[in-house]
Amino acid sequence: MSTVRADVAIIMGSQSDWATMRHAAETLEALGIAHDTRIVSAHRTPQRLYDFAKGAKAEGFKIVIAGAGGAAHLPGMTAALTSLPVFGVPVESKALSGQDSLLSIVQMPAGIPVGTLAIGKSGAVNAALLAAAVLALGDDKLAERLDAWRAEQTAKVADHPMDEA
Ligand SMILES: Nc1c(C(=O)O)ncn1[C@@H]1O[C@H](COP(=O)(O)O)[C@@H](O)[C@H]1O
Repeated sequence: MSTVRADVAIIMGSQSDWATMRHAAETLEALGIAHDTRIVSAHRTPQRLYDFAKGAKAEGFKIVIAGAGGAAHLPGMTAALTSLPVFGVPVESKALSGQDSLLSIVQMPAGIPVGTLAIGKSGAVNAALLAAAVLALGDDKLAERLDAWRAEQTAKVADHPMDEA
């Protein structure tokens, strides 16, 4: 656990999710947003989930990014236990290519919102960008960094395709 105060908590159901969720961490890193990464599972470590979600606000987190695969209850259960914004990333599962993850994260009952992103790496990157956009509402310097990140992305898109080596 980090001792530095972090705005964003990135939690994931298993070590195996890190290959996906590290893209969220790297994107936050690129934007200079302090974050913490933890393995928390509604299924395998329910007490850890309860303690994390109940204490997340007091720890100073402003946003939670939760990635899980398969029967992905982690984002929804986290949202049930905290009123912080929760962004859910469906991790691509082997058996069903992440469709199970997506549907189990996105279909929340009215009253407990989870902002659900795309399956896999795109979702992890976009969860971080969405977190950045929310935090930038109250942080002009971050808003500038986010604009610069977007401009850099735009500048990297070629006008014409070329043959790949
Ligand atoms: N969906 C959940 C939850 C949860 O939702 O609490 N905890 C673990 N898992 C998922 O199980 C998948 C397989 O995990 P293992 O690779 O450890 O067997 C992972 O994608 C994880 O997110």
